[in-house]
Amino acid sequence: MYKILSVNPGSTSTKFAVYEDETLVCLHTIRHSVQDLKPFKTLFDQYEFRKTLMLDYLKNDGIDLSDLSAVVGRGGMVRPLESGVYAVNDKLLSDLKASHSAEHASNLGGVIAFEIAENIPNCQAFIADPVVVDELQDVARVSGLPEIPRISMFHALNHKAIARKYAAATGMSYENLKLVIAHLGGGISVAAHSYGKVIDTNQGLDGYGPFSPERAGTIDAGRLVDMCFEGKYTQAQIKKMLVGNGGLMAHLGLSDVQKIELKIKAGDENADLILQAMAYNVGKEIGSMLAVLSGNVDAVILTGGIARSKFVVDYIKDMISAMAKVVVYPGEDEMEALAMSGLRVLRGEKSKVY
Ligand SMILES: Nc1ncnc2c1ncn2[C@@H]1O[C@H](COP(=O)(O)OP(=O)(O)O)[C@@H](O)[C@H]1O
Ligand SMILES: CCCC(=O)OP(=O)(O)O
Repeated sequence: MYKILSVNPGSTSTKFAVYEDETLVCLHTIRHSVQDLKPFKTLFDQYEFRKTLMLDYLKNDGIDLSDLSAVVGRGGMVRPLESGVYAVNDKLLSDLKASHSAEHASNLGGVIAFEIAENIPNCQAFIADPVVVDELQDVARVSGLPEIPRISMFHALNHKAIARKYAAATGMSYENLKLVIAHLGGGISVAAHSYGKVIDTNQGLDGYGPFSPERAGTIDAGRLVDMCFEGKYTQAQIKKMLVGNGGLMAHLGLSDVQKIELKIKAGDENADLILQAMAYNVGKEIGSMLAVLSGNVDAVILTGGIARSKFVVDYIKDMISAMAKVVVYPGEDEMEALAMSGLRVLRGEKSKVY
């Protein structure tokens, strides 16, 4: 029997779980308010806070970590790489610590995994399907400015896990399917999956695509440049407008779709318009990914926390159902996906070298 700890640090939460082989032993989501994280200047200043909280919870649960076989962290903004499970080595560790491609809480995942595993005999540290998994087709990389090519930055871990779950449920292999998958969480990524590869995606962190509960998505580049230089905002303030305070948060002061739905039910017309607009932009992005796949897809899959929202799901279905079958997998499978990735390697699959 293998015991595995999954660690998934997000911008507003730290999620972790312990599995014994395929069996879930415990799962926690600790939410971090803006106030909780305010004392920390940089992402890595949060390291001890998040790790200690997690270890305290596990201690309270009576979980013995001394017999862990693996710790698998969600990572991270490292160099673009192919989908798979990577052993945390010095180079990977150094790129995670340097936030090589961008600052994102998932950079903490691989580092926490490494530092827990190194103190336990025979325990290995991995990351799996990090957010920089890059399988883009060449044509999708070209933007209108050679200096700023399009990049692959999306919720690769959940996309791949849900794609495989759908494949298993339909008796197919992921490598034989064409899918459009929309991950609808605090951040939103919509991607075209062609026979096991993600050949195109929006940039779900601070780039192009639909706005999300806390991210601005595509905005008028010229007006953004003007805003950057008019002297009213610092660089950090503008970045915060794009990630953290953008999207639903900017319009409504809330990123919680459940609370926004309550406002709509109470007659708030502005909240109604803004939530429709988010769903509309997701629908448009799905439409463009359908075009990437020549309209010929097995399914469009909606997943993530917002796939629990009837309001959003119904809106997107109205836009898309005439073009493709729409399937809903509410929530995300990241914790299980991390643990099962580690388990596959412990059972003999080769991990990749970063
Ligand atoms: N039952 C629900 N109905 C509507 N929205 C929901 C529901 N459950 C979660 N959500 C929304 O999902 C979003 C969070 O999604 P999640 O995938 O958990 O995000 P992340 O992991 O990126 O923080 C929040 O806006 C939350 O309000
Ligand atoms: C789109 C890159 C990954 C990401 O932003 O993840 P979260 O939405 O979980 O922060």
